[in-house]
Amino acid sequence: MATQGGRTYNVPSPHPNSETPGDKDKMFPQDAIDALNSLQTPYAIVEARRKAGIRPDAASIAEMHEYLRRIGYTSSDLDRLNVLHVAGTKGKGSTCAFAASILLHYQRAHKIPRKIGLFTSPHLIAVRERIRINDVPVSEDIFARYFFQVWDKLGEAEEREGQRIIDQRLDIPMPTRPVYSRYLTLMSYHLFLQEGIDVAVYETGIGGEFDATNVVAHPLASGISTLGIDHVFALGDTIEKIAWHKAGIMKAGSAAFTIEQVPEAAKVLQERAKEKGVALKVLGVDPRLKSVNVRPDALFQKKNASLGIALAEVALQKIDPNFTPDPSALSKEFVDGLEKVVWRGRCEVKAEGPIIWHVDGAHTVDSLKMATKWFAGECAKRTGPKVLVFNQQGRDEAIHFLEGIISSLKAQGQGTFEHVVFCTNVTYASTGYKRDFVNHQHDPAAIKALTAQRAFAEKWSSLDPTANVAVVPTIEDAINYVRDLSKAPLGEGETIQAFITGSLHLVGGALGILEGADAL
Ligand SMILES: Nc1ncnc2c1ncn2[C@@H]1O[C@H](COP(=O)(O)OP(=O)(O)OP(=O)(O)O)[C@@H](O)[C@H]1O
Ligand SMILES: [Mg+2]
Ligand SMILES: [Mg+2]
Repeated sequence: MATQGGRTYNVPSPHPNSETPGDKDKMFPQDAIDALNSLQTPYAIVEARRKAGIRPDAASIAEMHEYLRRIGYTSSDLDRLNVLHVAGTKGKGSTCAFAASILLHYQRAHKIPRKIGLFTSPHLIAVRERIRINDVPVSEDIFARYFFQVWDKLGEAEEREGQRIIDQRLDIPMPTRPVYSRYLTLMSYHLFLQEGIDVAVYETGIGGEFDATNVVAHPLASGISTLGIDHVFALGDTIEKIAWHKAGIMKAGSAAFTIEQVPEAAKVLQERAKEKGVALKVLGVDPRLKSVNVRPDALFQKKNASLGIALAEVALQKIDPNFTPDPSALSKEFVDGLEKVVWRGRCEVKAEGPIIWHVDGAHTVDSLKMATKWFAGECAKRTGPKVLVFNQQGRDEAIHFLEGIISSLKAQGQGTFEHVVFCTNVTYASTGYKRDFVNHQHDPAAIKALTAQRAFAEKWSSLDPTANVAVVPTIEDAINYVRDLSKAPLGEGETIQAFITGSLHLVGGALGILEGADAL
């Protein structure tokens, strides 16, 4: 048992580093995941904070600096990581993946950079996906080793120094360890520094200004991907307020890039850049992409790729004296990096007998419209009934996502879904969540009662009374529902076009089931 932020919870025993002296190197990977899950803010506290209007602010950054100090580093140590820092509402992960993939292919040809770190969120199949070295998620053992090193350092620091109150407003001591995503960020710094990473590509968690990744004071470059409305509680309810947060990752003395944004967002980014003395460069779609096969072949992805190229170029200019960008053409390493990038759970197509699964983790109004457009394009290649599997847990506004899906499908001349299935993000029918997906942040009663799913179903039926709408408890049930549909006879040459979307948790769980894989 241990306490964290006033809570008592079980750290699965034996906790390798504290309870088995003399056996310090023995790690229990699953214990790390359970201990990490215990750092999730429970639903009741999430709600209490929401009601009290407590959002991430400058104190969150001050706390992060304190945690960093407690594990033995200062912000200037992070300069060694040569960080490329990416914020944005959509396209962050994809942009980071492009930049890291370019660096990886460059490395294969030139042996430089030696080690590329990639920190992204959320995870799709396993939490250790969030921390990669040379494109490979860190192993379970490495994850557990660094996880518990940070765990123990923070525990020891508190024993030595006592608790500190950083957030005066709350008048409660800083928790022994930061919450889930912040803990992973902290741990990534330790892991990357210990592993001697030469370039680290960092995706922000939420926002920018007060995000845990923003203790990096001197990134090589910052990139701001497409801005839109999301996380309104933490960031504000207008595009201007959201842009203000994202602009917080730009740093004086570091390069800064963005792509074309809606005018209100562009204005705020430029104002903030000016305040900081940063020359923010607005990139159009890189003309050198003309002969590059970026997938999906969509404007948004070309914007992400353009940003990724600019970031990778800055990094290579810093670390390889022999590198000079060629403004007229992309080298083979860049083209390979862009074409061979793997970014799972986005616009994936998987054939399974008579079912063609289309999987995309979009979970905002705009990205869902985009993903539906992509799905419609895929449907145009085949005939057969269309089925939607959808969930979005814990966000009331998600009910409005549904209209966008319907209108976007219609706009592409694709009619409507014959079947629509709503499920929770609980992975399995019999055993519940996969360990990497345990989630304490949503209302357990609402999940059990399928409250959100029933509301979605009602809404869908009112928008499209012709659809067969079903509500099922788990992802596995939803997949089996579609598989059962495929047992009914289909027309000549027909397949079922199934579209799984609305949540990365849903999509990650679904991919795990479809591939029969419990690990990466
Ligand atoms: N530039 C973009 N504009 C709009 N939609 C995008 C853009 N880039 C990606 N998307 C859509 O958003 C989904 C998620 O993309 P990605 O993982 O790159 O975004 P992210 O910013 O990391 O999102 P998250 O908030 O989940 O971390 C993709 O599947 C795609 O449908
Ligand atoms: Mg997001
Ligand atoms: Mg992401």
